[in-house]
This record gives sequence, C-alpha cells and structure tokens, in this order.
Amino acid sequence: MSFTVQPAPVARPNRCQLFGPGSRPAIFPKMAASAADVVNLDLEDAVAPSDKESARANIIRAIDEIDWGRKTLSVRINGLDTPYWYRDIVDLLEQAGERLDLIMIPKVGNARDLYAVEALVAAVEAAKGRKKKLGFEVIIETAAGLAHIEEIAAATPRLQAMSFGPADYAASMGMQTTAIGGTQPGYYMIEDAREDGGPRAVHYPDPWHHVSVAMVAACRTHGVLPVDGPFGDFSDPEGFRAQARRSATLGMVGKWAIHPSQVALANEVFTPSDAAIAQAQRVLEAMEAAKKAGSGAVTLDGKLIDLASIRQAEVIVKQAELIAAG
Ligand SMILES: CCC(=O)SCCNC(=O)CCNC(=O)[C@H](O)C(C)(C)COP(=O)(O)OP(=O)(O)OC[C@H]1O[C@@H](n2cnc3c(N)ncnc32)[C@H](O)[C@@H]1OP(=O)(O)O
Ligand SMILES: O=CC(=O)O
Ligand SMILES: [Mg+2]
Repeated sequence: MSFTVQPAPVARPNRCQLFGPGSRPAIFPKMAASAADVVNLDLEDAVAPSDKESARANIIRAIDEIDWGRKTLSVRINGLDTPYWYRDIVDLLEQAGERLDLIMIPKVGNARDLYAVEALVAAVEAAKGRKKKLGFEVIIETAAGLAHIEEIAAATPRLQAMSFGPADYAASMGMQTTAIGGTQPGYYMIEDAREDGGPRAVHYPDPWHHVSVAMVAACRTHGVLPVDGPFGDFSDPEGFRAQARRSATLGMVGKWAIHPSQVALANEVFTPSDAAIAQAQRVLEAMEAAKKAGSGAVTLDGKLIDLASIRQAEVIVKQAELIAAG
C-alpha cells in the first residue's frame, strides 16, 4: 500500500438508483415505495424543455411531501451548458427542505465544473442557513469527463458517487450506436478463417470496459462510489444482468434502473450472495488459522490464499454488513 491510504467512500448502500422524470409526479410515490437504495428525480434529459419549470416545482413539492423512508434522495439537475442549472440549484435549496441528500451533476467535464456548482450551492446554503450540507454525484458521459476523470473524482469532499452514462458517452465519443449500454453488435472479434471452411466463432468484447475501469480507479483513489448507469432495453433482464455482473466484477457498487423491473435485478447482482459471503468467511478463518501457525500463505480448496486474500474477502464481508445495516 502507498503511504497515502485509500479513503473509504460514504458508508451507505447504493445497489440501485431508480430514475423517474420530474414531469411525471404520479410515479414518485412508486419510486419511494420501491426497493431501490437511491431515488433520482430527473430534471435533465427525461424532461422536455417545455416542462422544465413544472418538473422543478413537482420535485420541490415531492421532496417535502413524500415519505422517502431511508432512501438516499437525489435530484439530477440540468447540465452546465444549459440555462436551467442555476435555477435548479437555487430553487431546490431555497424552496425544498433538508430531506434532499444529493444533486447529480450530468456531463461533468472537469473539476472546474464542480467548483462552479459548489460555489453556488455553498452561497445558497449559507444565505438560507441550511444545516445539512448537500452532497454531489456526477455522471461521466463525455469524452472530456473521461479525459479528466481523476481531477473530477478529487474535486470536492461533497462528491459521494460517480455514475457512468453510456448514452451520452456514446454520443460524445462519436460511437456508431443508438443503444443505451450493453453489448454492441458492431464491436466484435471474429476467429481467423478456418481451414475446414466452417463457421467462425464470434466474440463480443465489452465496449464500456476502458471507461468503467478508469472510473473505478479514480473513484477508489478518492473515496467515491463508482456506479454503472442505465441499460435502456428494459425488456431484456438477461442483458441487464450480464452488464451489471461485469460492472460488479470490476468493482462498481450498483447500477441505475430506468424501469421498476430493473430494481430487483440490480439488487440481486450487487448484494453479495450467501455463497460468496460464506466463501469469504472461510478465507478469513483459514487465514486466521494460518496467522496463528505463523504462515502468510496457505492453501484452501487446492488454491493459494495469502494476506491479499484477507483484503479481498473483507470487501465482500463489508459490503454484506453495509447492506444488512442499510
Ligand atoms: C438514457 C439516459 C438517461 O438519462 S436514463 C435516466 C433518465 N430517464 C428516466 O428517468 C426514465 C425513467 N423511466 C420512465 O420514465 C418509464 O419507466 C418508462 C421507461 C417511460 C416506461 O414507463 P411506462 O410505459 O409507464 O412503463 P410501464 O407501463 O411498464 O410501467 C409499469 C408500472 O411501473 C410504473 N413505473 C414506470 N416507470 C417507473 C419508474 N421510473 N419508477 C417507478 N414506477 C414506474 C408505472 O406507473 C406502472 O405502474 P402501475 O402498474 O400502473 O401502478
Ligand atoms: O445519463 C445517462 C446516459 O447514459 O447518458
Ligand atoms: Mg446522459
């Protein structure tokens, strides 16, 4: 480990973030009653320009009137390149109560974007005498966001979570797709031509791999939760599961749901299974016994385990404890 210790992110469950447009207040109570850990009320891309003001008013009312239970409550504001974002922040902080936990800032391109938002947030908080400091979450969904990912992760202690936005990311990168996340049919490897002339195997690599790993590394370095974003085809649970499992395997803690049917899928993937917890505990017990016997490396089920295995097992055990406590 470096002399600089890796900071721990905020200790709260973040397995599923359920989104809903601010212009559709009839679904807010359903979002509150869902099994998602985080609710994201949207003012940005799910809201038509003509509805921006009424959506803002709906959300301000709902923050105070709906019982959000123990959920983390977040509002996605409009992008910094629009005329809406400052009014989103001013109205939310002047008119809504302190139940609001986070704002999500979309299309963040560099640390200065967060500096600008924080300056405005801090001024309104001070002017209104708000006691609870608003937290931030951001979406990495542009080429600039990826290029400046580490300075974004390090920008402010208000930053709790960073999500990946495959739809806008694809647009910003000029990718040839209109799908929102998941397997991309045009991104494949094909086996060399076979001597027998038989059919050649096709493999679909993960086009989101690089940005996902960059996000996890930036987040883990600076104590921020890395979260996978939307999977647009909500009629394809297996596609969602496959994407979510890849993200969980790479170190992300959760995934968005853009339809209620995706909440249980995200919770399933990002909750360590009983088998995974039992195996992690076996590793810890075996290492405890090894320590007593004066060994650093031993075998368990015919495989090497050593002191690093303790840290790996602790990730799973701590995740399970956090979810049980949440
Ligand atoms: C792509 C880039 C991004 O930025 S993604 C983030 C922004 N997008 C969003 O917020 C979209 C969120 N999702 C939605 O607006 C809707 O789920 C969409 C996809 C339009 C589908 O709505 P709808 O046609 O009503 O679905 P449905 O008939 O299958 O609904 C079944 C029951 O579930 C409800 N429902 C619907 N959406 C939500 C939601 N987001 N949260 C909670 N509940 C939801 C419906 O009202 C319906 O309920 P009921 O069975 O009639 O009681
Ligand atoms: O905001 C999300 C995205 O995929 O774009
Ligand atoms: Mg987006």
